[in-house]
Amino acid sequence: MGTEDVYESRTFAAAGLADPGREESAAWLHAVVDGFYEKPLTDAALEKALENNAVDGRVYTGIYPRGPLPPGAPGPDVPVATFGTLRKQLNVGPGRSVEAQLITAVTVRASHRRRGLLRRMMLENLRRCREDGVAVAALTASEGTIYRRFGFGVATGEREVTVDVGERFRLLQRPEGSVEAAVPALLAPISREVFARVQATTAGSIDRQERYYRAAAGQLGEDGAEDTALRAALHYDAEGAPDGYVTYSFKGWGHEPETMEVRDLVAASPDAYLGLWEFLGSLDLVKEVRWDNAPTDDPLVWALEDPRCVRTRAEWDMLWLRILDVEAALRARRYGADGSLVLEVRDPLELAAGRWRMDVSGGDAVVTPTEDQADLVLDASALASLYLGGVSPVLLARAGRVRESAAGAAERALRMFAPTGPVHCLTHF
Ligand SMILES: CC(=O)SCCNC(=O)CCNC(=O)[C@H](O)C(C)(C)COP(=O)(O)OP(=O)(O)OC[C@H]1O[C@@H](n2cnc3c(N)ncnc32)[C@H](O)[C@@H]1OP(=O)(O)O
Repeated sequence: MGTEDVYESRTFAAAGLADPGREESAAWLHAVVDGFYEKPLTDAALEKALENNAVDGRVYTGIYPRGPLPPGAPGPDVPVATFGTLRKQLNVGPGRSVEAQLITAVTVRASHRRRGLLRRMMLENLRRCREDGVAVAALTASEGTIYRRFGFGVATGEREVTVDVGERFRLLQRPEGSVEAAVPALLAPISREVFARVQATTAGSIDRQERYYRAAAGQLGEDGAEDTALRAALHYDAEGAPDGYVTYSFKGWGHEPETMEVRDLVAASPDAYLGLWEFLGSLDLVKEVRWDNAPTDDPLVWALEDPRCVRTRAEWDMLWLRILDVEAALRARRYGADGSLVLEVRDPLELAAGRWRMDVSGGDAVVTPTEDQADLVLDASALASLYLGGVSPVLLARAGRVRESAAGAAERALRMFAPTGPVHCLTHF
């Protein structure tokens, strides 16, 4: 018996606080929290989630049991599986972006797992996106083992770092501009403007959801309360215009060593990035600064007199991409070197499968289906990994993820796909 006979799938727009579908959306959000084993949402947290998700235009899919329920089970209005989506712009290189389907809040109730519900929701959703002309889907993964089978590949990474801000912390050069402590409640418009500049210039960046701006303004503390522990600082360029901000909080006097935790650090220029770090490094009484979303290629390490001040506690995959339309996705970005390449893409889901010829001239690609001999053979997941230039095709070839059919093709791809700037995503969803 297929899952269709046992479960009904419903897809609806996220309802806001005052919208008629509020109860259905609330039940869906409670199911998400349950799927991640978190404590139930308080009324205040639920209200904020309803409000923020409606503003973002999220779409919810819930899977509901058909037929009678056993005694003691959650009611028929509580979904056994959830799958949330929203559409945002994904930067694919300075000045270039594509609309991406962001997939989030994927859960299946513990007692209904491994019956194919994730597969059903994922396949339905990816196929619908392909029909809608969306070229790329994206997600961040709770586990590294789930999504490759659906053609997703790791495109960006991030690091958890601890920075020793004691006496050893000295920058080799003073960055331009200045830093001033800021009032979080006044950050709302500035944080949007600063992020918009980062979004326009950083490959892998995803336009942010509403909750980021509210969090920067101190409106999203634990359980939906005001975030009174939040502090902020702004960086101003040489003309006095804000071009970066950091929000942070103190871990408390009982925590040793004394530590400041960065919540969000968004910098629209290298000076803003280093200037904000210089400020964090200057905080009296603080021994360490921690940040969970540091880039994998971090200029701070190279800007410090002692690079060993920066310790990587963990390094993770961050953004996973899924190419749904090979021609549209490859055409959307610019390339670092001209040349031609024939890619044979294998895809069990048949969304990206085929042989594609890329002819790059002046940085722009013409992409056409072809019968020509392939230069590189790879699966949809590997294609997604090399797409933004954050992962080297030569490295993927060494890992057995890309097969060279023509000698030197991986190096040619490396030159063509090489990014011109950082590849980093500061937006979790
Ligand atoms: C984008 C995000 O939201 S990431 C968050 C993902 N959610 C979580 O981690 C919450 C806790 N986990 C869950 O809710 C569920 O276990 C899910 C959503 C991960 C999987 O849902 P299920 O309905 O059990 O998956 P489904 O039965 O469709 O499995 C599809 C395939 O994935 C595999 N799979 C599913 N979950 C996992 C896992 N955690 N690790 C490895 N493989 C997995 C299955 O074995 C199956 O493999 P197959 O293709 O060889 O048949």
